[in-house]
Amino acid sequence: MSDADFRDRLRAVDDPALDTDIVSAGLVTDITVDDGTAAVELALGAPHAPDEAAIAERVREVADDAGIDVELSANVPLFDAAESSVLPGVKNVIAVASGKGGVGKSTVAVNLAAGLADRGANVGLFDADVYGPNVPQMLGADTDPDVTTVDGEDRIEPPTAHELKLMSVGLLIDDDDPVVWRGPVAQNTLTDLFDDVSWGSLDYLVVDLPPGTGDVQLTVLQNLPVTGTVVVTTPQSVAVGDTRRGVQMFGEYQTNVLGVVENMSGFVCPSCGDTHDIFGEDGGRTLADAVDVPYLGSLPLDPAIRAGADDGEPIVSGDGDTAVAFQDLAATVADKVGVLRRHHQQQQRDSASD
Ligand SMILES: Nc1ncnc2c1ncn2[C@@H]1O[C@H](COP(=O)(O)OP(=O)(O)OP(=O)(O)O)[C@@H](O)[C@H]1O
Repeated sequence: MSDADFRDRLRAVDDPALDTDIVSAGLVTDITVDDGTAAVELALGAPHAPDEAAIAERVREVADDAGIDVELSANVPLFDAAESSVLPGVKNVIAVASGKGGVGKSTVAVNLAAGLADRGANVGLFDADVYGPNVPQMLGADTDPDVTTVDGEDRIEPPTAHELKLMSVGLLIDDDDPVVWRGPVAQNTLTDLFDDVSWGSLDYLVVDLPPGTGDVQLTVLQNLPVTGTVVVTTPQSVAVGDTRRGVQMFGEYQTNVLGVVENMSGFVCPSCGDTHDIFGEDGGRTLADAVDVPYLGSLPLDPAIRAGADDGEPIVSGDGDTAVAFQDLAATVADKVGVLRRHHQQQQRDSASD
């Protein structure tokens, strides 16, 4: 079978999100059929995302039907050339943000990162919440990072906790030190940390931003190649109002918003079994609709989440409905990252053929 014949057969593989097949979308970037084996390179951006795993599986089925073996490889369609020069080994940077404090942003960041790692991805977690770096505690991590010297430059080796490479100013300061850095110091500290950590090769780097829309958040958006942002809100209307401002800020900095997740939705009462909407109903969905970004789902108000955080055990890695809600979030976020990357590839392809 010729390369062109096999490429034609791959038109039977639909992209679940792009409303077309993978060949028409420009996702088959290289194909060589030789001696009963097809080497196929696909423009896929989100390792271990359900949709992209399904695409790869369909390609294997088509090869099987054609009676040939297939070797698949993936290359990430980059948004721009600059993306590969900052954090070159990191495929995707996902920022987790909230318009106001205390809505569960760090909880979402930790469980999103652990959920992606549980799916098999290589994941790093960067706690950029310089004013309240509580991520290490949520993962039970208190190992000081090692510093190695490479070509005369100090490199910080991030410790590993729950299969995640972790970095936080919380690992670099004493527990009793109040973090009282003013804006410029906080920004410089962060910028230095970005540059000095050796993340190695990662599928996803999850960044826990400080709450709100201040200078530190802007520093991250301006200095890191953020693939997209997950915005956390509670159903309460004031949180929704603050979040709307956050979403607007990302728009101004041309940062993609992957979607809004609603945390602390209905409380399932352990004694009566009823669900109580303590913070109101449907705030997250209303917000997502109002600012025209995807709704990523809701996470229940469950005391086990706080207990897991206190014990350094992310709830996503356990069993039960709440764990499944976080597992679903990780899968949905990975799929949204994949859609952004593949959609970009499709646009490149369309503009090249104009
Ligand atoms: N869905 C939930 N159910 C129960 N407890 C939760 C839930 N989400 C978060 N919490 C608890 O609420 C507290 C605040 O959560 P977290 O630190 O994640 O919020 P945050 O938005 O990151 O806060 P900050 O503004 O301080 O950065 C923690 O004790 C956490 O365990």
